[in-house]
Amino acid sequence: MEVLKTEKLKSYYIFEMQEEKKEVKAVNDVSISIREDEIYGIAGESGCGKSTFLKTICGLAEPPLRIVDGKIYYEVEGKEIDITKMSQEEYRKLRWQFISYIPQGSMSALNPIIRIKESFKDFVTSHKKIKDEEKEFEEPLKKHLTALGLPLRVLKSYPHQLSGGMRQRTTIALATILNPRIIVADEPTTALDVVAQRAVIQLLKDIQKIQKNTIILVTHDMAVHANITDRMGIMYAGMFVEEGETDEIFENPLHPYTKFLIGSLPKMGDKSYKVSAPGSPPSLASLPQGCPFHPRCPYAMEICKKERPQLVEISDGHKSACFLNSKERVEDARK
Ligand SMILES: Nc1ncnc2c1ncn2[C@@H]1O[C@H](COP(=O)(O)OP(=O)(O)OP(=O)(O)O)[C@@H](O)[C@H]1O
Repeated sequence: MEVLKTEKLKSYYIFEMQEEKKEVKAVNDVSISIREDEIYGIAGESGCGKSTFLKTICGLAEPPLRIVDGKIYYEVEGKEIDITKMSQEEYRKLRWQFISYIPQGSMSALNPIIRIKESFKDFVTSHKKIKDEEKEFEEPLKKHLTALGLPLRVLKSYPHQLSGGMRQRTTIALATILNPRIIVADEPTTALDVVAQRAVIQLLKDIQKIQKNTIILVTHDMAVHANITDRMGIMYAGMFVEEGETDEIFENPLHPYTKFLIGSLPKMGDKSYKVSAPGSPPSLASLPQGCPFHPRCPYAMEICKKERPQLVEISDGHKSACFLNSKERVEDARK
């Protein structure tokens, strides 16, 4: 079952520069569905709109960022609710039970002058009325931390007394204490060493297993996607250019951009030279006509310079936005 869905979503940064109106098309016509009980990954180079997409679906678009078109549906008690039509007050009530956002650099978000337990208390009491502190706060908190393998001593610590990895795991525990249906995490492993990265990934996996919620995970690290996500979407220049089961995307990438992302991953024993996509991504304030990847694509055809390919299903649940990937061509290539 779908838990969140976007339809033709466009969200742009709109501002004036030197008396000229600028539009940065950071999310440009995105229609995707996220399912219950899955880990959905979003990958793509820096600046392709991943964080903006997350902010938009979490109802956090604030000027200069504006939703200029499209819909965002949450599935609440069997009904699809378009949050772009909700008042701020209605949305605020729904949000924390439904979706929890762990922004980039969140490990520095814990209040530095209070102990961790106080941060948990502030967070829980601002979203829930508590009468019996022991039963409704202390006990569930200890249970939550223990289930996630975090030592209870963190509660007595100040943020600066914890390592970066432990701080990040604590932030994730905080963001998930109210058991939201969707957890949205933006680059949660960046700036951590490999051991701490692994612990954070394991924590996300554990939470998903225990709480059975949906996780939407943004990272440019393809190895993390291979390790943890069930399905994934590849973003390029504000668009989703490929989507499918993670195993299928790694085994059989369709879009030339995805092939570059996967091809640049090191493999054990492989000493061959890794080729990354030539050139750099376009400015989202002045996108090229046609497919935004065509200036960097070694297979670009005439049509790619004129028309923008749509994200269409090529094989079971595997979608691509590329004129090379028409169903017939892919089937021929597989023969
Ligand atoms: N406040 C802002 N005003 C104008 N443009 C912005 C603003 N914030 C981001 N952008 C632009 O929007 C585009 C998408 O940025 P976004 O942060 O969503 O990309 P990203 O894929 O998450 O990159 P990263 O991995 O580096 O965070 C970029 O071109 C960025 O420069």
